[in-house]
Amino acid sequence: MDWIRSWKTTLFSLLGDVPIDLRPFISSISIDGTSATTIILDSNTGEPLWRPFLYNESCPDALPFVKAIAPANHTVCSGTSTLCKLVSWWNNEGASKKSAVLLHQADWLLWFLHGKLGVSDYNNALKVGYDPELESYPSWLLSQPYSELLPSVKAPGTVIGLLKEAIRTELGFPKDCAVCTGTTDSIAAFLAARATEPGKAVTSLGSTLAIKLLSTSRIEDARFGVYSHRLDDKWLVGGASNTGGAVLRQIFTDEQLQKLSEHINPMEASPLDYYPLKAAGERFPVADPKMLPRLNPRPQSDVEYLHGILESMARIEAKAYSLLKELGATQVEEVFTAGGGAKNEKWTKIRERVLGLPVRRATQTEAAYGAALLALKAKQSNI
Ligand SMILES: Nc1ncnc2c1ncn2[C@@H]1O[C@H](COP(=O)(O)OP(=O)(O)O)[C@@H](O)[C@H]1O
Ligand SMILES: O=C(CO)[C@H](O)[C@H](O)COP(=O)(O)O
Repeated sequence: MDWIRSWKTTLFSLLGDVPIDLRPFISSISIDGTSATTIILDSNTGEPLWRPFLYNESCPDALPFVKAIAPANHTVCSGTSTLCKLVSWWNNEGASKKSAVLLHQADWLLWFLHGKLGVSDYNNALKVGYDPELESYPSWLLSQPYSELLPSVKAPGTVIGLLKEAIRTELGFPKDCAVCTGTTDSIAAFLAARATEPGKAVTSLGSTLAIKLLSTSRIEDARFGVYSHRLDDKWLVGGASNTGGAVLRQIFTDEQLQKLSEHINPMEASPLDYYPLKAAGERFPVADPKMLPRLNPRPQSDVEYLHGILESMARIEAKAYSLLKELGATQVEEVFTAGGGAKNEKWTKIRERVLGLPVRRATQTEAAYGAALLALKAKQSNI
């Protein structure tokens, strides 16, 4: 899969999909992307020096080097962290490369629009080691030889510059169309849900199962894949499991999911006990790169099978929320759902029963809506 080409093609086809009559009103653009999806670029040409490292890719070879420099259980002390990807590349390829820069998926796509190479946001930069509380990279990271690759970091929803003139004139966007720093996909989903009080949480049921709980306390423990993103003066505590929709899509089409779900009685507990994963490796609430998928025994009935999978995913979600409480986060009171799984009302009812909490579909379930709110906020604060 040529990810680089597909992401860039998708960006410009989306821009081209904006209705002509709405284009003069596009005053600000931001992008959310999968967290820790990492691209190493030539800082002179902007050309990728290596294939991208995807969000759930693990680089265990780098983990001992990262653990040797970072504080115990720091967010970067996970094989899937951006820092492990950077160190792995540096140890295998990078030492010979002088002019390189690291960007995350959202940063790299935004660069095509504003043209200033090397700018990120403190959500995307968390997993390379940026400290959003200090608003700087820590000294133990800046003292490393590869620190010269680290991007500059701004708050999410900060204007970086105006849309490049050539793109602006071709598309017919306004002269003052701003391009702003973005965020990660599960934070964008949280923003889209407009949950503003501590104790409110958003579970993103997309390809993965990502949890964000608004907390007054910052929690970080790589032993369980738990970290905190900054949201203004509060913290979004959580993590991302490798369970989720990507596992469902391996087994059922969206239409099958919809039809089979109609026959599930959500008030009846499924006796099936799975750990649904696409492949070996789990990030949260168990951080185990060797954890194997468990999706057997498969019953004759696909309705029972799907019920067992959805209930098992709900048990993982419940374990995640109780772990956050054990680690000192604000007690969860209500869960909003974002992502493709939010449309499944039977799953919502299964989750309410297993979590023992009110679970509601967010009014806006698309993460992109949250990115648009960031762009709006940036434009309003820049006037
Ligand atoms: N009715 C449904 N019930 C549960 N999951 C669903 C349903 N329809 C789609 N999905 C899942 O939603 C996922 C897509 O959601 P989406 O938020 O677009 O994911 P992402 O943005 O991570 O790619 C797919 O993996 C699919 O399996
Ligand atoms: O699973 C993912 C992709 O869907 C990402 O890892 C997800 O974005 C979680 O990372 P973060 O908490 O940093 O947003």
